[in-house]
Amino acid sequence: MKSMTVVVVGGGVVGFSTAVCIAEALPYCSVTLIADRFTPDTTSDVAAGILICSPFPDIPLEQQQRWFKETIDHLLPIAQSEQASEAGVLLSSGWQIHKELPADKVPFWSAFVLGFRIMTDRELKRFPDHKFGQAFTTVKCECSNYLPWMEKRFRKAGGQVVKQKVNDLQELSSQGYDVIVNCSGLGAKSLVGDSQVYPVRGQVLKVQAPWLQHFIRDGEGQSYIYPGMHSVTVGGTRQVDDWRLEVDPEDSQDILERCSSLEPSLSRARVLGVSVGLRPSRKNVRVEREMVLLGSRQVPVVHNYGHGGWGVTLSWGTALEALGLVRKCLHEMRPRARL
Ligand SMILES: Cc1cc2nc3c(=O)[nH]c(=O)nc-3n(C[C@H](O)[C@H](O)[C@H](O)COP(=O)(O)OP(=O)(O)OC[C@H]3O[C@@H](n4cnc5c(N)ncnc54)[C@H](O)[C@@H]3O)c2cc1C
Ligand SMILES: O=C([O-])CC(=O)C(=O)O
Repeated sequence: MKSMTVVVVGGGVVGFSTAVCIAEALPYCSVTLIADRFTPDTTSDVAAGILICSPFPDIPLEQQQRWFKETIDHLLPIAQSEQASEAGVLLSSGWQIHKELPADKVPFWSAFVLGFRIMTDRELKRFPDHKFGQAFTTVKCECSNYLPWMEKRFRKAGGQVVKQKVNDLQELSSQGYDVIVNCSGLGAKSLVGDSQVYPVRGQVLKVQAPWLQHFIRDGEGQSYIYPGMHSVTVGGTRQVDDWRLEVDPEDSQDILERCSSLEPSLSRARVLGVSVGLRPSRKNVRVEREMVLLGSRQVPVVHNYGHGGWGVTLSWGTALEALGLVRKCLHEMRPRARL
C-alpha cells in the first residue's frame, strides 16, 4: 500500500524526467503526472534536444555542472543501448563556431561531453567568417521519441497520467496530495503567478538531408544545423516576449539563408516541416521548495521550471535535484519514515 501521494504538473521533458525520478526512487509514493498538453504538443517536442548550454547567472556553476553531468551520464548509456532508437537518444558530433573569440573558450560543460577540443585551422577553413571553434561529441535527445519512452518507464514504475488543466494549486490540495511538484514551464507564469517567466520564441525547420553527419552551431546559437535520427533540424530564432505560435514564413526564409551560408548543400534539401516553440525562460531556472497555504493547509510545493533553451540539457540533473527536495518534504512530514 502506497503511503504518500505526490503530483507532478507538466508533461514536457522536465515533468516526465522529474516524475520518473520520483516514482523510481520512492516506490512507497503514489505519483501522478497531470498536464494539459502531451507529446507531440509540448515545447519539448520542438527542441532539437542537443545537450549544450549557457550558464544561468546566479546559480553556482558547480551546481549547473552537476546538472549537465547527471543528464549526460543518464543519456549516454541509453544512446549506447538497444533502446537508443526507441528512446530517440543518439550521439552527435560536430562544431560550435564563433566569429569572435568567446569569453569562455572552454565552456563549463566541456569535461562532460566527449572528446572536447579546440578546432584546428584546417577544420576552420570551411568557415571563413569564423575565427574560432570547438569540436566535440554530445548527446541529442529527440523528445518526440523520448517522451513516449519516458511515459512507459513512468507507468512501469507505477505512475499514473492524467490529462487535465490545473487552474489553481488549490485544486490539487483539495484532492489531498501530500506534495505538489511544479514542472509547468511557461505555464508557471499563471499557475503560480511568476512574473519572471517569459517566452523566447523559437522556430525551426526539419529538412531531409541524410548526407549531413555533423552538427554546426554558430556562436550563441543564432543559427544551427543538427542532424538527427530521421531528419535534420535547422534553426533558429530567439524572439524575446513573442507569444506567436504560428509559423512565420519570413523566419523560415531567414533561417534557410543563414544555415545555407554555413552548409551550402542545405539549399538543395527538402523541407519536411516547420515548428515553433516558446522557451520557458527565466533569469535563473527555479528549482526550490516552498510551503504554500492552500485553503487551510500548508502544502509543500517543489518547483522545477524556467529552463529556457536548456530544458533537455538539464532535464535529468534538475529532476534529481527536485527529487531531493521532495524527499526533504516527506521527511519533514513523516520524521520517522525511512525515506
Ligand atoms: C526551437 C527550440 C529549440 C530548442 N532546442 C533545445 C536543445 O537543443 N536543447 C535543449 O536542451 N533545449 C532546447 N530547447 C528548450 C527546451 O525545449 C525547453 O527548455 C524544454 O522543452 C522545457 O521543458 P518543460 O518540460 O519545462 O516545458 P514544456 O515542454 O513546455 O512542458 C510544460 C508542460 O506543462 C504543462 N502545463 C503547463 N501549465 C499547466 C497547467 N496549468 N495545467 C496542466 N498542465 C500544465 C504543459 O501542458 C506541458 O505538458 C529548445 C526550444 C525551442 C523552442
Ligand atoms: O541553442 C541551441 O543550440 C539549441 C537550443 O537550445 C535552442 O534553440 O534553444
